[in-house]
Amino acid sequence: ISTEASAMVIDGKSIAKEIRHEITTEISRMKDEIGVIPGLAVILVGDRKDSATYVRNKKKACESVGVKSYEVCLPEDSTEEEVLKFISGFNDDPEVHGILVQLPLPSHMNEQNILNAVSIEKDVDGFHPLNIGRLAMRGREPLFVPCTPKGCIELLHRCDIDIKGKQAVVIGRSNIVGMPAALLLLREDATVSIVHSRTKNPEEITSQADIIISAVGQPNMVRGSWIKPGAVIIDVGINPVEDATSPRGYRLVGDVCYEEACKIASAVTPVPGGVGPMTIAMLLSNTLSSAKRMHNFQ
Ligand SMILES: Nc1nc(=O)c2c([nH]1)NC[C@@H]1CN(c3ccc(C(=O)N[C@@H](CCC(=O)O)C(=O)O)cc3)C=[N+]21
Repeated sequence: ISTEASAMVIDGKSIAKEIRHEITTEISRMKDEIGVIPGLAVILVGDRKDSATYVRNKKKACESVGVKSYEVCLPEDSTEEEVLKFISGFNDDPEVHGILVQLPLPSHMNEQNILNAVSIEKDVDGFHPLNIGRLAMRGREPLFVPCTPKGCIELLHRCDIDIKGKQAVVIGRSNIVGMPAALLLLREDATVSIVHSRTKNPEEITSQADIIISAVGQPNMVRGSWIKPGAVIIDVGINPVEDATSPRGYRLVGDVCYEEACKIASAVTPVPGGVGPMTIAMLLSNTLSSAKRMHNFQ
């Protein structure tokens, strides 16, 4: 019998399933009452294997809740103009309520130009600078919140974990996860620190946190010594590491050393099965809200 404390495992997979169930109900109610079916357009450029997998998962998730998905796959050597042309077509298409351009884009394309072209009313990724700007301002409301950070906060809410007044540390400052995650925690009245690659004493700062959200992409970077006993850990990292015993030849691990975290934290998200499924659930949720907003449906 072990006397070591053991963290609650936050089951993102089952919470995401519950959310998809709620979305399914709402979509069928909308279809029955006003005959509208939410539509999501996904644009994939190039043939990165991980991106293709994510896009396939998104399509499956759309089907499971009744969102109509529109998919465009363009070759790696497409021009920016070609991508912009599809975005403009989807911007004008009344059956499309959400547009997602899968990132990363090929290096010869200007990501900013492309993301700015997505109509803010259809920016279900929440990456448009106007959405991020509103997220950062008190008293303003973005039309959409980026899916991964929104999924992290939703996990905390659905597990009844208080955020208000807590010390939160976000590790990583990317535009798509770290920065918006910090902004969301601030909106939830946490005291927020951001630890990044130039931080002098990351371990010392992180070990004071009641809530840790890690989004850096370094396998097992956050060790047990970085974790305050009883802290809650949301691990956004999805890092492939070689594993000859796994059928694919690799397996996915988070940024946080899971075995060590389980002994010290009070709750921890696994990888896979933690934040990943929530990201897709939030994308569906954003697409539904977009359709509701466009058709004035409560
Ligand atoms: N415009 C854009 N929007 C995104 O939201 C976006 C993107 N680009 N580019 C890539 C990242 C990554 N991402 C994930 C989505 C789902 C899982 C997911 O469902 N993971 C599962 C399974 C992972 C597996 O087994 O392969 C899990 O963690 O349990 C992971 C990662 C969305 N992203």
